[in-house]
Parts: sequence; C-alpha cells; structure tokens
Amino acid sequence: MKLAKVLTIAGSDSGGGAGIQADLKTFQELNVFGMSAITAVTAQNTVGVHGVFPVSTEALEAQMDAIGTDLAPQAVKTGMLYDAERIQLTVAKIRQYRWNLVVVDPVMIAKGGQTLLELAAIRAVVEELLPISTLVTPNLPEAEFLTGMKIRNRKDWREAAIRLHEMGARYVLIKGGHADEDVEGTSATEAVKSTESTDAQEFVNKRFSADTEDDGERMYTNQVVDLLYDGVCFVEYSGPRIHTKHTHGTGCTLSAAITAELAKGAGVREAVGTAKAFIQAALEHAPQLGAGHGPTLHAAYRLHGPAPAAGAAR
Ligand SMILES: Nc1ncnc2c1ncn2[C@@H]1O[C@H](COP(=O)(O)OP(=O)(O)OP(=O)(O)O)[C@@H](O)[C@H]1O
Ligand SMILES: Cc1ncc(COP(=O)(O)O)c(N)n1
Repeated sequence: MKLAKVLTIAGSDSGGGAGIQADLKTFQELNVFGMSAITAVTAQNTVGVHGVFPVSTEALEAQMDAIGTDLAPQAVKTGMLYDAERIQLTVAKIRQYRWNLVVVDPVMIAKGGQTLLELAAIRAVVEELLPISTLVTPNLPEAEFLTGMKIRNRKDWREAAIRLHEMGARYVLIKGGHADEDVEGTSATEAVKSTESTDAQEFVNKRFSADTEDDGERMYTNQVVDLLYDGVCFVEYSGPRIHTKHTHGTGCTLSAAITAELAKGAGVREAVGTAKAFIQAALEHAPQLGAGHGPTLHAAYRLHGPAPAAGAAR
C-alpha cells in the first residue's frame, strides 16, 4: 500500500513534547510519512517557553513551496502560526496547492501561559483560516477567544461549537482538557487585559460582549470529554481524566493523530476516536521528564495498545 504523506505547519519545540516534534513523532507512530514547514523556533522545556524566534516569511514560503511542488500531502495540519502574516501566507499556500484536508489546531497560549500567537492575529484565524479548515480543534480557552463567548457549562460548549461551524469550519472539535479549571479566570480573558494591541483588545472585547446566561448543565470532572460537531450532530469522545502534570503537547499530539488518520482515508468521526485513544495511552505512560509539565509518550499506543475506555463515542 502507498504510504500517505502528511505535512505539519507549526512551531518547533526544543523540548520535544509539543509543536513540530510532537507532530512528527505522532505521524511516525501512525505509519504516515511526516513532513514539516517551521513557522517559528521556540526555546522551550518542561518549565516554560524561554524564547520565541519567528522564521522569516521567505523561509516559511520556501518550505511550503518545496513540499507543494514535489511531495503533495494527503492531509495538512497547522499548529503555532505565530502572527497574521504567517497565517495569511499559510492560507495562500493551502489554496495554491489545493491542500483540501486541513486540520487547524489554533494554538494561542502555551500551558505555562506564554503567548504563542499574537493577539492581533486572532482576526486572521477567524476570517481566513477557519473558512478553509476541514476540522478546527480548539481547547476551551481558545474556543472562547474565537467565538467571543464564555463557556461555563455544556450548553455553552455546544453553542460555541455551533458558532465555530458557522464561522466556516466544516467540523469542530472542542477539547475538554481544561474543563476542570476555574472557567471565570481563563487565560483568554486574562490575556486580553494584558495585551498592548488596541486592535486586538477591541476585536476580542467586542466578541466577549456576546455573553450567555449560566443556566446549562455543569462541566465534566472525572472524565475528559471532547465534543465534535459536524453542523448537524454532536458526538462526545470520553475517557477517564488522568491526574498528572505531564500534559505538555497533548493538543498537538491529538490533532496530529487525527491528521494522520484522515490522510490514510478515515472519516473525521473515526479519526477523532483513534486520536483520543492515542493521546489517552500517551498520557497514561508519560515518561515523567523534566521539572515542570513534562511530555507524553508518543510511542505508548504502539507499545501498550489503546487505553481501555478511551475514544468511546456516544
Ligand atoms: N488529564 C487528562 N486526562 C485525559 N485526557 C486528557 C487530559 N488532558 C487532556 N486530555 C486530552 O488531550 C487532548 C488535548 O486536550 P487539551 O484540552 O488539553 O488541549 P490543549 O490545551 O490544546 O493541549 P496542549 O495545549 O497541551 O497542546 C484531548 O483529547 C483531551 O481529551
Ligand atoms: C511550538 C509549540 N506549539 C504548540 C505548543 C502548545 O502546547 P502546550 O500548550 O502543551 O504548551 C507549544 N507549547 N509549543
């Protein structure tokens, strides 16, 4: 059988747990041929992000052209795109080369709170990236940023998915890793307050004014649930919450696994189920590295098999 080719357009994580490194490890584990276009280099370890160095737009364009003119990928994933200029360039190349299976992980803020996407670029994510995406995979704070609404309960969660679908994403997966946090104090609202860009403040504040009443069902605590919406149906993927601080790169790994499965021909529902089992196993067997938030074990799904009860859709 022909080997499926997959491209990740994302930032490099020197610590190896997230970004390009997590994506390529995941692609390898799921038997697809991984390729990369690097948007920014981060100096990062389990303790935090110590530096962010954007790659020139010329260098980013040259990487995407090199792949587009020779190694046509079956599916593409975007991760940390850093700013509006790099988002616009990425969208232009996706259109030029007709890459039409596109998984967008709208990476904005690292687990440690450091900004990985300039706030002024949120407008470009909404207006340019979402309309060309097959699937968008925000975590809860990112879903709040993109929709402008607070997500306090399961009713809000579904409402946010509907809004993201209306904004142009064909499928929406809102991940629940952050559902055990204090929703009032999410990094989304805190980050808006601290930004120096008035354009970003105006844009995000306007979006946050569309608030909803807190009258829905409560969030989940013992389970981690990811919610998929296709414009008609909701599907929940549920697995036991693993109580660990080693969750660095879980979002990158999940979306990379989905991309790999789509490239091999799976449908979105099936691909998300496999990816959820992949990340569950990777978290359960996290190698306990570093002094801070360590990485997961990307080889765990192959070495130990899918974790029981992971990836169950209902
Ligand atoms: N403690 C946990 N136990 C089990 N599954 C988890 C846990 N934390 C996250 N997950 C799973 O990991 C995936 C990523 O979820 P999360 O909401 O943490 O995304 P994220 O914040 O984008 O990740 P990151 O920013 O670390 O890359 C989801 O499939 C989620 O269900
Ligand atoms: C280059 C890069 N891309 C993505 C993330 C998000 O991962 P996390 O939220 O676990 O820090 C990251 N830290 N670094």
